[in-house]
Amino acid sequence: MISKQPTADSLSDLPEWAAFESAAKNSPIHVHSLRLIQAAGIDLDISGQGSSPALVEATEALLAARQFNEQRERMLSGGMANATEERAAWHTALRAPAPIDEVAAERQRLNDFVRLADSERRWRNIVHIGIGGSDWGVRLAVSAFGYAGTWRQVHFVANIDGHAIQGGLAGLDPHDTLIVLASKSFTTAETLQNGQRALEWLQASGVENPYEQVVAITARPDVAKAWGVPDAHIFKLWDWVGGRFSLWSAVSLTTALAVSSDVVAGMQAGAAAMDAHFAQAPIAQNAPIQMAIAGIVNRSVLGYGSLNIAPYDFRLANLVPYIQQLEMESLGKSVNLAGDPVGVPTGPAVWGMPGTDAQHTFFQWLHQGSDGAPVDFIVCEQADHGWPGHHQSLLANCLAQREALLKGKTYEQALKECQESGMPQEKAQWLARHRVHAGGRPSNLIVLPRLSPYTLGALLALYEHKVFVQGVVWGINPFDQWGVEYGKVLAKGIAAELSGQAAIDPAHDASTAHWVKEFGASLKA
Ligand SMILES: O=P(O)(O)OC[C@H]1O[C@](O)(CO)[C@@H](O)[C@@H]1O
Repeated sequence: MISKQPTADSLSDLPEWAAFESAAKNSPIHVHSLRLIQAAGIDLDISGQGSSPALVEATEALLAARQFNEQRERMLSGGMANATEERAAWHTALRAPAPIDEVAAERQRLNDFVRLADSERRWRNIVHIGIGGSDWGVRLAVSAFGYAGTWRQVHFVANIDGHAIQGGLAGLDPHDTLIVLASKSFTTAETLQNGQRALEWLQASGVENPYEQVVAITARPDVAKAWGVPDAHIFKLWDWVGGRFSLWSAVSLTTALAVSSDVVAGMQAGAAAMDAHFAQAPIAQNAPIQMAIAGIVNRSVLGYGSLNIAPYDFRLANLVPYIQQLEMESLGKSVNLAGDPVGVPTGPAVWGMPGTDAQHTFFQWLHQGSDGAPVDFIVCEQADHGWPGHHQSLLANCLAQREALLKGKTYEQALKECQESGMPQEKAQWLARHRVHAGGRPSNLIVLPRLSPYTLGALLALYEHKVFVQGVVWGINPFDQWGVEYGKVLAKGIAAELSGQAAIDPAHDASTAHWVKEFGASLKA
């Protein structure tokens, strides 16, 4: 284990940052050269990002100044990568081909549970209750591989809004329903309240032993047990697994029940292959590093405030919120490890939608809006349906949108188009100005040969490691989330005020105080 703490200097104070910034400003996108990186079966095309020999050199110097190798080694070997919470961030251990004993034992227990349930054809319905990292990854895997239906019906319930659990339980046969409670902390209000409703639903429907129909996945088995979950139904994860990385733990029980343990194993294998690539590939050929560096150039040097995720694959719709949590919960921070301002803009807002829907929703803004945003296009070379024409159109749209963003359209081109359509010269000159497209908007193209558990696992690990590299360069801890914790504490206080258990805090701002009174009264009415 490496104990030395990383450098605490603000990024903007480093001479290596000044050199990087200047190189990045002078690194155009070269539309005539192809820059391709292969990693764990995935092609990453970074031709749509600026490049230059000076930027390559400055990147190496910057990573060295940030003790990148040491920090990567610390994270991958289970050292204390999460300093503000004093723990490791060792999600890579969960997908290691030869895992440590306790991980292997828990995997075995999970597989046995699934095998038994499958052989008995039990649990036709699964209600997966969890939120954030205890939800998005599983939703993504189930929708990616169960998009055409599964013999088990899976309902996801995350939101504390009572309509969510109401909808999640509606129409299910309580005698053949398994409730999966996924919560690392087993203190999350959403999950505990929804879990309680599910338990009451089982009790009210007269099932013989409601607790036998509940499974918990948590780092606090003691709390789950006190809640009533039987020992044999508690699967463990560890303190050293961050919530947003817990997809790789027993949280994937629902994935295994819905789309098979093979999917879980395949995803783990793909992620492990990306881990090996990240650990070994040289900087210039290292996919997560190159994606991270392009992201830092776009955010901290070129000033793009957001990053658009455009999966050209209907099955990957849930990739957008998954990456949103991963990037924004990890990098939505402004101080470095020493507690000082980073000095440059950090993590962008992440948003998106699958193409081609996205083209009819917000791509106009990406093409001609005043701000624009870098785009990650993600597409599979082969489809798994039987209509090649659909796939041809999907691929064409993906490439066309990207090329338009990259190359743009000059006034001269637009004018020629207008003239050729036969309109009067004056109108052509006017309309051409509306048709100009600046181009030069950065993008990545990530190509999966096809959507398999292996390639999806590799894709998720690619983003995880990219986020880690950005945390290292910006000097921030990507593994904590103190802002979210603050909101949770305030919500607890306000809930007590609304119920009348606590007096209204005079320190509230006027608006909050008004609405606490108003809502408190209407809740009592
Ligand atoms: O798994 P838990 O402990 O219920 O937490 C759920 C989620 O809440 C957060 O703490 C904050 O959103 C996430 O990091 C986590 O994935």
